[in-house]
Amino acid sequence: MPATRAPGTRRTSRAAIEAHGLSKQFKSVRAVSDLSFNVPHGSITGLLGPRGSGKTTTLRMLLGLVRPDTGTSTVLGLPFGAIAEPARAVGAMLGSRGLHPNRTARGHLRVYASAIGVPDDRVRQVLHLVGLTGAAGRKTGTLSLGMRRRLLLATALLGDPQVLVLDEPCSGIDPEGIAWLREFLAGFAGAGRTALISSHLLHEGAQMIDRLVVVNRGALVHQGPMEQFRARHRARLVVACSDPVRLATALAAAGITDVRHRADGRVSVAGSDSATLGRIASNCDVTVFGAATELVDLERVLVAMTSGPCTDPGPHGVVP
Ligand SMILES: Nc1ncnc2c1ncn2[C@@H]1O[C@H](COP(=O)(O)OP(=O)(O)OP(=O)(O)O)[C@@H](O)[C@H]1O
Repeated sequence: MPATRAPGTRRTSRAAIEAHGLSKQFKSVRAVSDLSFNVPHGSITGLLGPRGSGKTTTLRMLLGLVRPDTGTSTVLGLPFGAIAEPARAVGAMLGSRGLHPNRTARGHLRVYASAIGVPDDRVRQVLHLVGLTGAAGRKTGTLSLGMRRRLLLATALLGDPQVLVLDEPCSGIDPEGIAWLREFLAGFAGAGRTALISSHLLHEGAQMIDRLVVVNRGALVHQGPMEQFRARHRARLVVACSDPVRLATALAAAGITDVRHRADGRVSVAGSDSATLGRIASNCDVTVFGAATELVDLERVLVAMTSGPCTDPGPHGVVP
């Protein structure tokens, strides 16, 4: 899957997808509110948020299926409607419908291949890409939900697109299916292509992305690389010792600066293991009475970010 420029698009240094100030109101419901974010080339970006937080509406606006009240967006440098051959630029999977139950998997793909003008041989290729070669002759009504999702993914891949947009691809599939999708997306992005996936399953979604855009009630809560998010919310050592201030000074001198003094007199330290901490404490004559690792549950952090006011919570998922 080499990354070549899709016909009718501009390969710019800008992100593969850019949204600026998107808003959409449905009668009394403000589905999306002044939402701006970007999806860098080669990334697997997750649009994460609870049910009803405006993810589908956002994806539909990016794909020209819903007209925003305000704001603009581009895909591969152009508004979606201006892309000359959209199926070659963007493959989309929105929802799990769109399969005729009496049509075979192969038959379904042939219909779509013909609609976008790609040769029949591409049908064989995409069936192989999603691991459905053995099920090509089966009627779609007999396929499991996971297999139907893969068939829809194969449909999105028919045009050999540079960008994939998948709405809730983790929903209703088993852990094996999620592991498969994670591998697939890693390969897709590894070839320089870009994926934007939405998920209300924060844990499952977060497993397969390298960048996250978190929304709550239609508004942006956080965006950035997963690595940075994990680092910010990494595990900490909680230490009881004879002299917390002296220990903090010694840790800082050793380059370990993320140290917090807790109300109970203990210090909480990120970026160190207990052996290193013990050595530093011993070198500065501080006695360590006990140290415990405090693991951070990223899902809890994400839930906290999206369950209240639109605020990025502190490192332990506590909204200030
Ligand atoms: N066509 C529509 N007409 C009226 N209200 C709509 C329409 N589409 C979406 N909404 C409302 O807008 C809000 C955001 O919906 P949206 O489907 O974008 O959220 P979501 O984050 O994708 O949720 P889910 O995970 O449940 O799909 C919801 O309150 C929804 O009921």
